[in-house]
Amino acid sequence: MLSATELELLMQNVVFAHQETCQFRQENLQILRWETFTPEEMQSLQQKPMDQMWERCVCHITDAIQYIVEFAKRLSGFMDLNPNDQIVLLKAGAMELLLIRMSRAFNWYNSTVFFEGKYAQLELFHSLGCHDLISSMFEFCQSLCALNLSEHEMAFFSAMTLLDPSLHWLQERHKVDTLYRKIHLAFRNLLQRTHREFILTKLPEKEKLSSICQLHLEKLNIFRQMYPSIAWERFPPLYKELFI
Ligand SMILES: CNC(=O)[C@@H]1CCCN1C(=O)c1ccc(Cl)c(COc2cccc3c(C(F)(F)F)cc(C)nc23)c1Cl
Repeated sequence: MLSATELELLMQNVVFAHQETCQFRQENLQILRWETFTPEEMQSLQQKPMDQMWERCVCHITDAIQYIVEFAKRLSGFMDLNPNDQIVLLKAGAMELLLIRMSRAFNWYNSTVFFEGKYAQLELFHSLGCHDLISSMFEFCQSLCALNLSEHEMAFFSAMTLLDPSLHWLQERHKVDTLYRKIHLAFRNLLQRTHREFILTKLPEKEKLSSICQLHLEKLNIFRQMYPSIAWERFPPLYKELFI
């Protein structure tokens, strides 16, 4: 059982871990939210060769994943898990946390997402040749934006998504489960105090997140078959470690 102070300390740990590793500050994303790409800029990005655009995006994603790894490392208890389980959790959770974090940088009003300093429409990513993946990511962001999560709620949702005790291959499942339950308790406590309990039933279910991530892995494999050299030479090592 957790005491009131332990709950408070745990909540602070989760919120600080998120705030210190969220990559883009909320206030900056807000200021820039009406800065969109001009038609000329759109056109030049849409005409980029597929491999160039993929390489650019994978680099941005790899950057973002470094922040997600840092978030995990700061969650109290994560570093006490055995190294195998830490990798298992990050392999399964990195892409999901990317999507959750992407929704913070999504402008639901005009369906644009923060990309290289401005807000981009779906069409900008045309040359990637994976319209279904990108549009399902946009849809996911749209649905998560509708909940209008606070940074505190976003922090808890991210931590709970990462610390998934139901994952296959976990060696010390009970340790992940204990961590998960503590964080879930602290989250419920926060929601009760802020009268936001209803969002627990509205958060996207696990399957939704993992189905998009499955699509991601398929797309990645197609891309690798098309451009085998790039995937190995120029994809950053962390990306290969987690996704290839
Ligand atoms: C707000 N910005 C962001 O969230 C991301 C992470 C931080 C920087 N960033 C972007 O610049 C960004 C924003 C929006 C979009 Cl749609 C993209 C393009 O995303 C992708 C293009 C290609 C493949 C992607 C794949 C695939 F398939 F490789 F696994 C998987 C993910 C998740 N995103 C892909 C990117 Cl890279």
